[in-house]
Amino acid sequence: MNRSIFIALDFATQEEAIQFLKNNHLTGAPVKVGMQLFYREGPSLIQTLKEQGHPIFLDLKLHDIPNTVYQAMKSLAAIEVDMVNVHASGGFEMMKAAKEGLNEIGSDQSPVLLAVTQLTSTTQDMLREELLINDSMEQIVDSYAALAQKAGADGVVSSVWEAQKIKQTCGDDFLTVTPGIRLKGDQSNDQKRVATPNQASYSDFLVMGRSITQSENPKKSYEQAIKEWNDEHSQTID
Ligand SMILES: O=C(O)c1cc(=O)[nH]c(=O)n1[C@@H]1O[C@H](COP(=O)(O)O)[C@@H](O)[C@H]1O
Repeated sequence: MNRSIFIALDFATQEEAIQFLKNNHLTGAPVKVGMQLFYREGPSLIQTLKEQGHPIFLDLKLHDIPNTVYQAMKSLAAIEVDMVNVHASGGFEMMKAAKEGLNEIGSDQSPVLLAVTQLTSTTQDMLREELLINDSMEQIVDSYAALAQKAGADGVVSSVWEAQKIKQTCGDDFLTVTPGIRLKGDQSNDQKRVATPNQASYSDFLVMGRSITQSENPKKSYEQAIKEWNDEHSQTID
């Protein structure tokens, strides 16, 4: 899969999601399906999106005991999406079990496994005061990424601000997928570690929801994000 921006389809129903894609001429664009939509519509929605040619990131953020995650990943692998994720805080054995579950269908076809390091809605203060973790955000994200890689994950989800360090630690081939993206001037809402597309030079994939889905002109916002991101990328590799 080429570097691309996944549109977060955070809609209530399949009908709304499909209408959104159709009305805005976004049929075929990479999409992320999260809990809200998948819990309601299930695998049949995935089938519909696949038939329309969309690369799919199924974002269910699994976090449970290793055996449960192993069995759940076997079920998800059968749906044949492109990427799935777990919470890295589930630990090494859980991430390893996730990979084994996905590989049951044959490792060539199995979806990319990502591990969420720290949610982009989490701040340094929350780590210290609520989760009782005193290390810096960058240290935690970096060491969770290294653990995820050791367990067999193909990449991690983090904010843009940790992606460079992840690449240094885990290598260029280890994928960095970054949500918390906003176009200039857009509200950050519940997101805390936010960035614009042109700040995302170390990301392999961006995830963008509301800056596109709530935009007055979603197609234009999507294209603007791609352009800003590509311009930045071409500057860094020149
Ligand atoms: O795994 C994710 O996709 C994810 C991880 C994370 O740390 N932060 C995060 O925002 N996400 C998802 O990315 C999307 C971001 O949506 P917007 O804030 O509307 O752009 C949502 O669907 C979140 O569930």
